[in-house]
Order: sequence, then C-alpha cells, then structure tokens
Amino acid sequence: MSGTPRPAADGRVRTAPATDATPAPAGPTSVTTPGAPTDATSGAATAPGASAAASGVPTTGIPEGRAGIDRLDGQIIALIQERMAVSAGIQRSRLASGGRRVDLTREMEILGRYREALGKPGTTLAMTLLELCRGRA
Ligand SMILES: C=C(O[C@@H]1C=C(C(=O)O)C=C[C@H]1O)C(=O)O
Repeated sequence: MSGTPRPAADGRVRTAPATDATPAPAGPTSVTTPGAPTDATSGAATAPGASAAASGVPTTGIPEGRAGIDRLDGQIIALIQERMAVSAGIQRSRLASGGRRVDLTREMEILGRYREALGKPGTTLAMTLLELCRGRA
C-alpha cells in the first residue's frame, strides 16, 4: 500500500489513491465514515449494530440502520462512478495506442479478487461492474 491516509473531497479517508491497483486484503475491512459510531474503548469505527452480534441485544433501530445503509449506498454509487471514469481513461489510452478496449486477462484477475472476497455472488457483482465500466463484451 502506498501513500499516507488522506481525506477525500467527500470526507472519506483512503489509505491509497483510487487508481492504486493493489488488491485489498481479504476479510473484513473497516471504512471510516463521517458520523459513524466509534468503539468507546478503542475509538475504532464500528458498523451500526455491530455490537448486537456480540451481545445479542440490538443497539440500532431500523431508521438509524437504514440511514447508515443509505449513506453507504451513496458512497458505493459514487465509487462505482469513479471506477467507471478511471476505467474509461485506461480504455481510451489503450485504444489511442492501437490496443483493444477489453483486456480479458485483467478482467479474470478482477473476477478472482471479487470471488475470493465475496464468493460466487462476488463474481456476479464483478461482472456487473465490468459491464458498467466497458459495456458488454
Ligand atoms: C480498465 C481497463 O480496461 C478494461 C476495463 C476493465 C475494468 O473496468 O476493470 C478491466 C479490463 C479491461 O477490459 C484495464 O485494462 O485495466
């Protein structure tokens, strides 16, 4: 991973530039978001309702949970749009130098990453992302 964590324009903190192709480590990752509740002892960001799994007692109501989901969905959509723009730039460069729009070896690498992290639905999700980013093969 390169670079120092830095706040993005929207207040999110990234540990690497969006163009960094380094795969994220497998397993659960924590994303710090504005307004997210933090663990009282460590100060680490926790997902809404995360303590429910540990204690069996829900700590987040449905409206609060849904507000969290809506916020996350907004971030996911913004990230997908950012991914589309970065992907389009790569494709334009390749086409301008006489290459093809699609690189299947690279796409297999991406499908493998999503499958490893999320299982079979991860493959479906990655295929949808690739379709959004370069159209149908
Ligand atoms: C962006 C690229 O071009 C295309 C789009 C890809 C993507 O959106 O991830 C991956 C491979 C290519 O088919 C690339 O080669 O990296």
